[in-house]
Amino acid sequence: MMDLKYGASREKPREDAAMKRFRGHRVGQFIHWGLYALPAGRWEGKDVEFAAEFLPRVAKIPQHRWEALANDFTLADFDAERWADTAVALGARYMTITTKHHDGFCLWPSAHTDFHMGNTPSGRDVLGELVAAYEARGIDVNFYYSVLDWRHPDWRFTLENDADNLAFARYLDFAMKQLVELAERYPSVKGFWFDGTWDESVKANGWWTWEVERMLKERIPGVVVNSRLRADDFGARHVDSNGLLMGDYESGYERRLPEPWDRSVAAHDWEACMTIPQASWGYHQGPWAQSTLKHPWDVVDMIAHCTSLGGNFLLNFGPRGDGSMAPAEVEIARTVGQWLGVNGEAIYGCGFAEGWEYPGWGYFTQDSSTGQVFAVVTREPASGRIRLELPTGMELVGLQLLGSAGHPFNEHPFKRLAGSVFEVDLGGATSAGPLVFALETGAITGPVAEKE
Ligand SMILES: C[C@@H]1N[C@@H](C(=O)NCc2ccccc2)[C@H](O)[C@@H]1O
Repeated sequence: MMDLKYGASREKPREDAAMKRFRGHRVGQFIHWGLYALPAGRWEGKDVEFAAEFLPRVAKIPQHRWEALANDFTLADFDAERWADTAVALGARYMTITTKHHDGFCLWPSAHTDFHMGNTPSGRDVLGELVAAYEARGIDVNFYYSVLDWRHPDWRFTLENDADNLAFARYLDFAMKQLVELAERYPSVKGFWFDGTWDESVKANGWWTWEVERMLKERIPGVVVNSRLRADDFGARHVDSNGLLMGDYESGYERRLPEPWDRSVAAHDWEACMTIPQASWGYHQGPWAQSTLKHPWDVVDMIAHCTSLGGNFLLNFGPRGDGSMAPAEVEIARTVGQWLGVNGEAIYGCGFAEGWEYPGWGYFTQDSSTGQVFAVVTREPASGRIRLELPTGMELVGLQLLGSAGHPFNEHPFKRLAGSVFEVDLGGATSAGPLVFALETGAITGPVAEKE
């Protein structure tokens, strides 16, 4: 092992109450909202088919014209209570909000820049209103913060000379001051989600990323910090040069999940974040985005996929420029939330089912407290039957279709094929969306008859 000053702070996952709470949440609501929601992917009458929050870069918009959008950011239809209600509808247990994205605009009245909510028509403290509304509903709030800042004069992508180093040192000082400000203004925040840390300039300053994590954990005991913040002494990101995960959970899964399903991912905490349209985090009004919204059952599959490997799933919402939630995204939230209302016991507080192989037709999850195993069937085979292969030496005693207490389906819906392999006929099972079964298992105690 190399002696690292700025490497991982621990070898094993955290087991304190705050981390266990984050781990048990499993489902979060990501929100990307800022000036980019106003043009919403369209500039000078033309749709720019790229992530809406990247518009100023992709459309090469002059800085003064982008800054002028702040005058139109009236929050006419912004209501933190309604946003929080969509999180409740989704069944989200936490929410992560973009405090400052790559364009540098701050959703709070920062003392360290002039590019913030205080210099907009309403002057409202969006972060303060959101923290109050979400926490009133028992939903934890995390802050997304982009280290990358296209607007700040001292930002550098690379460090070519002493002047660059001096400027970037000023930038890191500015960003540290903003992070202290966020921790002081909103001390109930439960986590920080860092982004925009892939450039050479940040990788060459692993010490700063280590200092940020240390500062936040000193000021907010229990706070959870994602791996994406971190670089070590040698510029290694997420995982240090000794192969140890930095931060508290791995956050490299952006618009992707572990494919193929790989049990090694379950060795540490992790989270995948996902857009509802194909590839825009900020609201994009064009058909390029609006024609690619995910189906609720695809979202359910992703939630179960993450849970089965011990990860959280953070589904992104991009509110519109006036502050209203996009109706199509609210509808998806409601449908997913209704499914979680019936089947959430297979997700919340659940994780990797040790000893159970990937079944192909969905996922096994296991309640981390009770040990209860669930089968989440997200890809029903054409045969209408699923093979349940239990860990060797175990047998299936019974199964209960969630949400169907007393459903006749539970009387004798399965048969043994051999040893610990059973077949379940799904014919009689009905449910809105993917089926979930709670499995009752036991040890095989004597000789078993071969295929009946
Ligand atoms: C969580 C996401 N991370 C930011 C990001 O820059 N991702 C890399 C990216 C690079 C190119 C196009 C879209 C996204 C996106 O804007 C979201 O905030």
